Amino acid sequence: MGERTANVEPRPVGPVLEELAATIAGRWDADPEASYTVRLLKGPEDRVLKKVCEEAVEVALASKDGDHDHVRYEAADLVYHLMVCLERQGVSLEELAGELAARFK
Ligand SMILES: N=c1c2ncn([C@@H]3O[C@H](COP(=O)(O)OP(=O)(O)OP(=O)(O)O)[C@@H](O)[C@H]3O)c2ncn1[C@@H]1O[C@H](COP(=O)(O)O)[C@@H](O)[C@H]1O
Repeated sequence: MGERTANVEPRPVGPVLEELAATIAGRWDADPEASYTVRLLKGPEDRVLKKVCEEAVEVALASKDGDHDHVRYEAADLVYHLMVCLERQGVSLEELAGELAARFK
């Protein structure tokens, strides 16, 4: 997603993830010429599943290199593609949060 930068401004997590989830969910009727997201939503599911796997590997490789900014960049790619996958599967962020919260000890 654009250029990798050395610094990004930290932001509150919840509102950013909620805005991204709403943006992704709002892309179902978008023009496929204009939106990568709608192509992932409506294309073969394997395309987005492959991206999730690829981006997870890229997070792992960047982590092995100890490259902080690269880890952040690839993790953002992974979270975005995972969220497109969740949208396709009908798993909401609230449901995911419930799953995580249920594991709190
Ligand atoms: N967060 C993202 C986002 N993150 C990654 N990507 C795209 O995912 C693709 C990643 O593919 P690659 O890994 O091959 O590309 P790369 O990151 O250049 O390369 P690597 O370094 O990872 O190898 C690129 O086309 C990115 O543009 C994203 N595309 C969209 N979004 C969000 O989704 C919204 C809707 O976007 P549209 O798809 O334009 O509707 C946007 O406003 C953004 O908020």
